[in-house]
Formats: sequence, C-alpha cells, structure tokens
Amino acid sequence: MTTSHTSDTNGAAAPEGQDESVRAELSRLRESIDNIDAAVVHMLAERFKCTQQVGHLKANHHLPPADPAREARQIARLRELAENARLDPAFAEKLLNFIIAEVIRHHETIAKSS
Ligand SMILES: C=C(O[C@@H]1C=C(C(=O)O)C=C[C@H]1O)C(=O)O
Repeated sequence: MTTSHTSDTNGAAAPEGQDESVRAELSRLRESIDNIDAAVVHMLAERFKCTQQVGHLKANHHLPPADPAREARQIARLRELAENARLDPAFAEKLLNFIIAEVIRHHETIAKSS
C-alpha cells in the first residue's frame, strides 16, 4: 500500500492532511520550550547573583572557594528531587556539578583579585 506524502522544508516526508496539525503542535510545544528556556536563564542569573555574593563573603573572610561537604548535600538533595520529578538523577547531578564548577571558578577569580 502506498501513502501520499508531502515534503517539509527539511525534505522530511509527512502524510498529507497531517501537515498543518503537526506544524501547529510542534509550534505550540516550541513556544513552551522557549518559555522554559527563558525561565532557566533567569533562574541561573539569580543563582549566579547569589553565588557572586558568597564568593565575596568567602574572599573577605579567607574561606576556601569550594565547599565539598555542602556540594555533597546539594547533590544528594537534587538527586532525590529529580527522582520524584521523574528526571534522570544522573543528569541532575551532572548539571549541578557543571554549574558548581563555574561558581568555584568565579570564586577563585574573586579571591585572587581581593
Ligand atoms: C556557593 C558556594 O560555593 C561553592 C559553590 C556551590 C554552589 O554553586 O552551590 C556550593 C558549594 C561551594 O563549593 C557555597 O559555599 O555555598
């Protein structure tokens, strides 16, 4: 049996009649993705505002840039939150470690310049 297909701009085939509804669904989902990405950027910006202040506090009081015990507690907490939210805990841990590494880099820069 053959099905009639039309092509989208990427050349991918889509059954006729579904084109418009698929496009509308994709567009609706992408609007939400864009809103979520914007929220992530704003939340990260706020987090870095806080961690910058922590960096200055630590530098002023000669405290080390990294706090591995605090990090271990955060990772355990985030992994549990992720599990409850059905997000891969390994991914949540990797993401937090990535962010924390950047924060520590900032703290080292602050400590050197103070
Ligand atoms: C922000 C801090 O500094 C570092 C960065 C952390 C973070 O980004 O959450 C956590 C622990 C520290 O290694 C802190 O000590 O609270």
